Amino acid sequence: MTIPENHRVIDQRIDRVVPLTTPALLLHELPLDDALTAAVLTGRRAVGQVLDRADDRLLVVVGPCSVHDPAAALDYAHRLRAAAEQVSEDLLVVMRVYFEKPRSTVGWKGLINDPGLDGSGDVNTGLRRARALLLDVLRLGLPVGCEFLDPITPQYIADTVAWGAIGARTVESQVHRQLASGLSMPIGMKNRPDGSIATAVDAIRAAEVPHVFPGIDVSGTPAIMHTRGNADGHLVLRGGGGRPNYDAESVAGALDLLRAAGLPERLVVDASHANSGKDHRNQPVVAADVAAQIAAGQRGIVGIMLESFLVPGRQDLDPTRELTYGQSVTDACIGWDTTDEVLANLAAAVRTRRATTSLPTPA
Ligand SMILES: O=C[C@H](O)[C@H](O)COP(=O)(O)O
Ligand SMILES: C=C(OP(=O)(O)O)C(=O)O
Repeated sequence: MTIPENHRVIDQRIDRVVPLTTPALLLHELPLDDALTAAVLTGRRAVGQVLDRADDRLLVVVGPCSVHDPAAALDYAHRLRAAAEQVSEDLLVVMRVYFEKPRSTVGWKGLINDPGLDGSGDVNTGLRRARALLLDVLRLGLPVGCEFLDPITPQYIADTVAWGAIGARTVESQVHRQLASGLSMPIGMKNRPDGSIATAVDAIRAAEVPHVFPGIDVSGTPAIMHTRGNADGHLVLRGGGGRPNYDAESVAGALDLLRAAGLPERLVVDASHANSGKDHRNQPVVAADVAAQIAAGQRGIVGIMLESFLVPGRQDLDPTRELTYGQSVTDACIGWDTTDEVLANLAAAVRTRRATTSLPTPA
């Protein structure tokens, strides 16, 4: 048989092409009903008010580094919901429900990419499980936060999300900055893995303005997206270049950079990643330092991120043994008891700040 000429030049390194469900079909199967729509809008508004300091609470984005077992994540969500209610006067708790993992080299890329945890790459099942869990978490009354990594997946899940992140590895990417400019929720821009904060500041500025780029619409049809720009971009300090950047001096330096760029002086501190040296036992140390800065009156810190799960630490994905229930398969997380303590300490710090300082005019 003769091979058509163009088969020698296209898809030479594509092994297999599998049809992908459309966003519209998934949204039809797992709809965001009126009550959940209202919950997402309330969550986004609440996050926006904390960022603008119209609300003096602290945003706390807390949850597993990645979801690999939706049942364990939902179990965690039940506990978090109860804890969030207890501190709701002082903390706005958003659950980290992360499905897309950007890897430094290679590794498991998250539940959407590989729900079987075995490299089989059943993205259709991954999207369905991810969306089902997002709806379950929303039903419990918790707002949801996640990282947007793939430029196609937001059409499948973004309607459920109150806070989003562009990660350290993609913050310099035009594709992700354009995407952020069109996303409907506030977006945190992380500093680069080498510690560059200026790159994240550039990302906030880039995402603030309208862009035009190729994407897909909700029907899955290729479309030219004309965005309006995202005014709710903000900096996330996650440490980098082998050094943390959560201390008072680093925070002041980052706020100076934001001011110099004409941006609101507000940031979120990620207590994990390079700020913890990826050792979960350091996260409470980071959180205590952040709490002390807040108690001393630092209003530039509007939020904190914690990587937390039911069981402390992490485990390797190992097909030869059963996984420990409720323990991370990516970065090490603090366990539930420590999470509870950290939340109580942060809430106390916010109360101290409230009692000793008055709100500035929102930036
Ligand atoms: O948050 C998770 C990890 O820090 C991120 O995905 C990078 O992980 P890696 O350096 O192990 O690939
Ligand atoms: C990958 C993450 O963080 P970073 O982009 O800061 O490495 C994350 O929060 O899961």
